[in-house]
Amino acid sequence: MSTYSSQLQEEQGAVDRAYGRLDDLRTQTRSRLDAVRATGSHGSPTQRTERDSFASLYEDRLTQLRAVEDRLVFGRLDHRDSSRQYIGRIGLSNESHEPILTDWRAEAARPFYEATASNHGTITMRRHIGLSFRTVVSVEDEVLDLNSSQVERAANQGTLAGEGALLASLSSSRTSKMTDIVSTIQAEQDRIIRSDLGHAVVVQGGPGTGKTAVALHRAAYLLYTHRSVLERSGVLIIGPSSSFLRYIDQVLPSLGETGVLSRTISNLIPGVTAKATDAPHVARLKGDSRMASVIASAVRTRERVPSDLPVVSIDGVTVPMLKVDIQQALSDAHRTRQPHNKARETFASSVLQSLLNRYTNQLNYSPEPDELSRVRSLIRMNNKIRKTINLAWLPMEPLWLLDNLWSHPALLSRLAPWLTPTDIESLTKPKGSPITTSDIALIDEAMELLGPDPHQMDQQTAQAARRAEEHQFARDTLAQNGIGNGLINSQMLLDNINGLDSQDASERASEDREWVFGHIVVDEAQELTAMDWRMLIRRCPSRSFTIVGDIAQTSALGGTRSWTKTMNQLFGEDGWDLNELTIDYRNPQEVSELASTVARSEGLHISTVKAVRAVNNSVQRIQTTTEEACINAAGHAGADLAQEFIHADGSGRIALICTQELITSLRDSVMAQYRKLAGEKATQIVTNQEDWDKQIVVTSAQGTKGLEFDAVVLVDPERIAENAPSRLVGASDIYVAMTRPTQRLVIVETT
Ligand SMILES: Nc1ncnc2c1ncn2[C@@H]1O[C@H](COP(=O)(O)OP(=O)(O)OP(=O)(O)O)[C@@H](O)[C@H]1O
Repeated sequence: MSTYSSQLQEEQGAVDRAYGRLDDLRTQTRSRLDAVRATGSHGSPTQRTERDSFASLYEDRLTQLRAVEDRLVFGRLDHRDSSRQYIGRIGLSNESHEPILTDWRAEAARPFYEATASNHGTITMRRHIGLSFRTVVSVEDEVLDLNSSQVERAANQGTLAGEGALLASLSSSRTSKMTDIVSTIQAEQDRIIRSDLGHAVVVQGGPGTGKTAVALHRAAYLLYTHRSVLERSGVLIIGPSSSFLRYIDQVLPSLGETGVLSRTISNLIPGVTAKATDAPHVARLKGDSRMASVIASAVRTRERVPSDLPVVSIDGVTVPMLKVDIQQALSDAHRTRQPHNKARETFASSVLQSLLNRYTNQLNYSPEPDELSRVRSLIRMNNKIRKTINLAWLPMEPLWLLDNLWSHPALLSRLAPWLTPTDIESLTKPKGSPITTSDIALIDEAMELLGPDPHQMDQQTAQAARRAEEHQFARDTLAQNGIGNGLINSQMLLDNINGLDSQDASERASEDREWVFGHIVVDEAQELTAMDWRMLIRRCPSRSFTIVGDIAQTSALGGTRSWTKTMNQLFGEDGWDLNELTIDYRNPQEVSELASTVARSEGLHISTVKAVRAVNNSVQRIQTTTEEACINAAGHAGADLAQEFIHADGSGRIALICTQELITSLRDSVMAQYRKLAGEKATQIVTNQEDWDKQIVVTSAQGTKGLEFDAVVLVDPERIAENAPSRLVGASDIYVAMTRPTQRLVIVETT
């Protein structure tokens, strides 16, 4: 009779074969790369270019082969005809092209995630294989065909299990980095991951239901399935904070995908970074969709007929500038439909032409072209005319436009009559104030309407001419030399000339505000305002989005509390799909149930979730009577949890979540208590950690959005609610805070 250990041994053979093949491929690719490099820098320019292209293809392949080392093989599917299929991070076949490993994203791997006892096709059994480095340490079987002999065999071998692999991964200590879930993706998640590229997919789900995990695995799946399109256009990931982006930054590389750009709204525009945040109600006003017309009007106010029009004398001929000249020029410029700074060229030349006509109409002869061109220059250089043209159509920079708007309440009130005097007062700030996160979308709007400033435009024209020349060169080179054999096209050759390879799409996108992405993933999407969405749609006009969030966790006053309302406006009724995730993989059952009860009692419309794990004593409550006692008790509780959950290997994370004004004193309190408990050395280690890597975190509820910890101390929830800008936001903040722990929640209240 086969035993558990013999099963481990059997799988070890399969796993060794896969790693052996991986090693061979690495060696092969490495030596091809060396051979290409060894040919040195001689040969014709085209030969060199072709060689460089091969070199970068081999380098990319090598990077991918190195990235898939951890848990290369994690699953097996047994078919009715007794054949077996191993599932892993990438697809591998042997030298005779027989499959060794199926890429988890391939269609053939789908049953590994989606097959059920009632719908399993030809699959009889699914096996999860656990590895420690390259050694098989566990196997666990789910028999799908209950009539097959597999049930008895698995029972005898001791490999029969339910959700062991999943539960083991969920119970492990948290680190500062999210890990991939590739070996335990669940059926409801898999269906979303594999949905079509062409439309917007919205994923609503309560806390811990795997929305972030699903969004990232979907990005990897789309890159695999639509590589040729997405590698060139790129994928953008939008997250709520830089600490969140750091938290998720290992997931895609571990799936072999590196060319993805991650940004927060604050740093989405190259070269512009928000340095401050606005008060919640100011952020709401700035995020209002009506702000788009305020910005448009702010631009239009600089396209007008000035009250004083000059009369100039050119070569003794009096030439008045008339209202009709400006009106004509305005309509000529508007007709171009170009951005303001670009259309200004048309405006200026139309005015100049009217003045030139007025000049020639007064002559009793027909001037020669030379004279016309001289007079045109005189008109153009005339100071009064130049000033008036500027007054009528001022070239502007977007940052100046916004700064000017916020520092001129009368102008703001004229352009936005819907704002109340109190709104205007709160929006007004002195010239030169720092840019805020909520300014970003408005700056982007202004950039769109203004276009580059005239100086940048000259540079862009020169660049465009150079690019066209290079394209022609690349096409000619390929045609004349008959090189490429279909492996290299003119774009690759051109990228190579410019020192870019196809992996660099994300790098190029990061420097180009007008880059159009093939797909955008938005996490914590409920926080985005109408203006933020405009900014994102502009970057992906094909509207191919993965949008994940939870409308019960919204803390932005201008954020989303109804997907239908927001998404219909963005994508139309038929342009998006709503999917729901319902299983809470993060929180212990007791925590999940308590959080849901509290949220409902505060009036939040929450998604129903079912937590998969029961953890003993996962909720504790401490009552105190004063602020001082509360901080003291929370510090004690935090230190105890740190002692219990933090490990010297850097794993284990705890958070104390409180209102902004308590952060400093609470941090002092927990560190003092921890010093007493764990000693100076252990305290030094946790104090000296980088912000993103801290094992003891003291922060606000909003600072923990999207993150998770082994244990959480929620400090004075009443106060968090009181300090929130609205009752619903207060309830959402508490809901977010309560649902961060994977093991324990301690609530410290003051009564
Ligand atoms: N199928 C799965 N297998 C293993 N772990 C999973 C699975 N799905 C989710 N998880 C884990 O559950 C935790 C919560 O997932 P995730 O952060 O994606 O949830 P979320 O819905 O985005 O939560 P929130 O709304 O609170 O931000 C993570 O640790 C994630 O790795």
